[in-house]
Amino acid sequence: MADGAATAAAEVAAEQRHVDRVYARLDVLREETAESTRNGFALARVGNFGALVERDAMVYQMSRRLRALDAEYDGLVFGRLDLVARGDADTTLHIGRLGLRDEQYRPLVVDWRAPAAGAFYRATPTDPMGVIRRRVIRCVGQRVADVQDDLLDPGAAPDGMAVVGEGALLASMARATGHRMRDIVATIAREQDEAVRAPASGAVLLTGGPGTGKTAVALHRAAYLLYSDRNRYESGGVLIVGPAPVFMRYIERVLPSLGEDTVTLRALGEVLDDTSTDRRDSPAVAAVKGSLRMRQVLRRAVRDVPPGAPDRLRLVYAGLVLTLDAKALAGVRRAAQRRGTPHNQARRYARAELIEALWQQAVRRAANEYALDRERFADEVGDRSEFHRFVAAWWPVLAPFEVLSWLGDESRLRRYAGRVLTPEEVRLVAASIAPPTAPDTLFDVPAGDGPTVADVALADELRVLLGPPPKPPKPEPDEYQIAELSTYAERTMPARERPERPTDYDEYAHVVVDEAQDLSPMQWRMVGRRGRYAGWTIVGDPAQSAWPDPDEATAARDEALRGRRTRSFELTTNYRNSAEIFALAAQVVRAAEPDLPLPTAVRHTDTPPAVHAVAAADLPDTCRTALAELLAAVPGTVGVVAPDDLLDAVRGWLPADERVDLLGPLSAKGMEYDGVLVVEPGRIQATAAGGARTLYVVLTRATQRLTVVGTDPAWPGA
Ligand SMILES: Nc1ncnc2c1ncn2[C@@H]1O[C@H](COP(=O)(O)OP(=O)(O)OP(=O)(O)O)[C@@H](O)[C@H]1O
Repeated sequence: MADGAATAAAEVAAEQRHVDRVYARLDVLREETAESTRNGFALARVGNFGALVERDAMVYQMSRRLRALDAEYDGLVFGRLDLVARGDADTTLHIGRLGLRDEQYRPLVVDWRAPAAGAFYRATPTDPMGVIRRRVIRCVGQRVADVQDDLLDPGAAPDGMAVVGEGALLASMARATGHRMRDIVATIAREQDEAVRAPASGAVLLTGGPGTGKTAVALHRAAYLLYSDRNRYESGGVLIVGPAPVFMRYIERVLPSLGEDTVTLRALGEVLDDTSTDRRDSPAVAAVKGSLRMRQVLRRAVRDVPPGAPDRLRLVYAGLVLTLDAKALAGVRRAAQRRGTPHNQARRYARAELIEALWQQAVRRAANEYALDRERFADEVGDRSEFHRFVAAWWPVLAPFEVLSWLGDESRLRRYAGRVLTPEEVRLVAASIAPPTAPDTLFDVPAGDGPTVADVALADELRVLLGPPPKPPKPEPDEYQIAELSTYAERTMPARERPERPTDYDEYAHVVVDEAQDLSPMQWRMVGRRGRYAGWTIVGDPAQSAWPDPDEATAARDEALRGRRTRSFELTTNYRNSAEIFALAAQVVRAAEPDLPLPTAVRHTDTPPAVHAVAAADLPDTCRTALAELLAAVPGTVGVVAPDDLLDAVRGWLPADERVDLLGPLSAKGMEYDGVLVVEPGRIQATAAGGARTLYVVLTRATQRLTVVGTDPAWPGA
């Protein structure tokens, strides 16, 4: 092309005309939708109940649509396909975040998730799928900033077809990120697209090194599934589980921008309802708490006598003194447990067994002196308030965190552990749990620092072993009153409300697990309970695993999948890091694990990472200067990662800045920043769970600049 710039400008102008039409149409549709909503409200004036229900359904649908149209669609249109002519089908399609049609019902924009958009992601020069030219259109707000073309089928190109720029993918990768992960709908690569659009049933296992787009693909897959079968996924729900709250906050903004907001996002410390924690145990304690051996420990705990329970029952019946001592009570407890009913539902069996034991004693004592009636005995004893009080104290309703707190008592834990845990493990785990205190309510968590992330999976296991607390009896209907729906709002309530999910909801239609390599076996059991009827998307990188026994975790994962068919995908290109940054990370992990397969970073920046070794006394100053340099060098966010035991000190060294996040090594998982400052890498490797692998994760968080500051002059070694 004689004048490339002029061609590009002409193509940009042509796309701008289309984009203008799209936004004009969007305005019309928005107004029409708002009008329909007003009509919906007008329906209510008809006054009968059916009209109200219809009104609510209509208003609900319309407000959803309006919300979709109102969302700030930065770059609503991002692609275009020029296709080989086929019958009278359109030869040009524009691809975007939302599907829109013009007044004649011709497509103005095709939703990226629709089948017709598939070729945008999958076509290659060797398999063009009818695509002659694929164009990526980059918009800033409603303005077309530039276009980038791939000519996939030169033989089919009409004369004069312009081809602008090259490497749309690399161009998009080089741009800076904000605090929120960029969504990548415009540049999803073929290997990623296959995973995004894989069939919904069974399980997709997606692996790949750092920055290969696993999280992005998982989120796009959730958006794709919701689009493909909205009814199923909206009613069942999609659960996305990730590592830490800071990571979940980071991605929770992405789904709405993909056009979806009906997904439940939970960090691992939040999977159990009413619980939210980010506290971590030391690696040694987390390893014990996460292992399947804890199942046995918890089963024994649930069967044990609760702390403070009475060890003797004594009552007088018809002049007979009846006594059950600790040994007899233990026998009664075992008999009540033999049915296998969860503890909180088994109190009636405990009552029955107590009465039976007392009855046997009464019969023996009475001998032949006088006759006793079994039924009367049971009624009379069972009605006594002292008996009620005893049962309530001896077989109390138990809450998961209450039973967990028993493990803070070392002698108890030793009994439960038997041979399952070593004495050292017992000591470690007991020391990590605040000992029992009397809870005020059923779901009170123990005092002290509160539960850790690993405790949440244990509490979930206990929740199942204990069963739900018995329901309070329903109030008797009032004979003199009928329930009256008086206000208008009350009458329309049933139509408006989407039913609340119960706290033990486990019928998600799809479960996505991110950073799956870090789930402990007990965490797999917790997540598995919520996906019994679900399709699964599991993404992770075995090389980033901090879990000491990967085989046990894989077995637990397979159990969670319950024999579902799995499809595996592997991503091999690192889109996040420049080749220079990734080379340093690769060097560190290769030294520890020479055989690990690593992805390829394709983007070169000519800015190698800066590595400073300084005396301990100079560490604060050097960190301050390095941070200031990073903030000046990149437009977006900077992550500072330091060993956990240094975090408080580092916080004191650095000025507060809203562009800066300070985090420990494990919290860095899944995060992404324009610039990253790593403090004391050697200490991170020596102290964090996962060692070299965790340091590898930390060193792969930056898109543009990486600075490493430490006191070991030999780091990173040869
Ligand atoms: N096809 C693509 N085009 C442009 N950018 C992409 C593409 N795929 C991924 N990216 C970008 O690469 C970065 C890394 O993606 P993501 O965080 O999903 O990787 P990951 O595999 O989950 O990484 P990690 O395992 O290190 O957490 C993100 O900024 C994402 O937007």
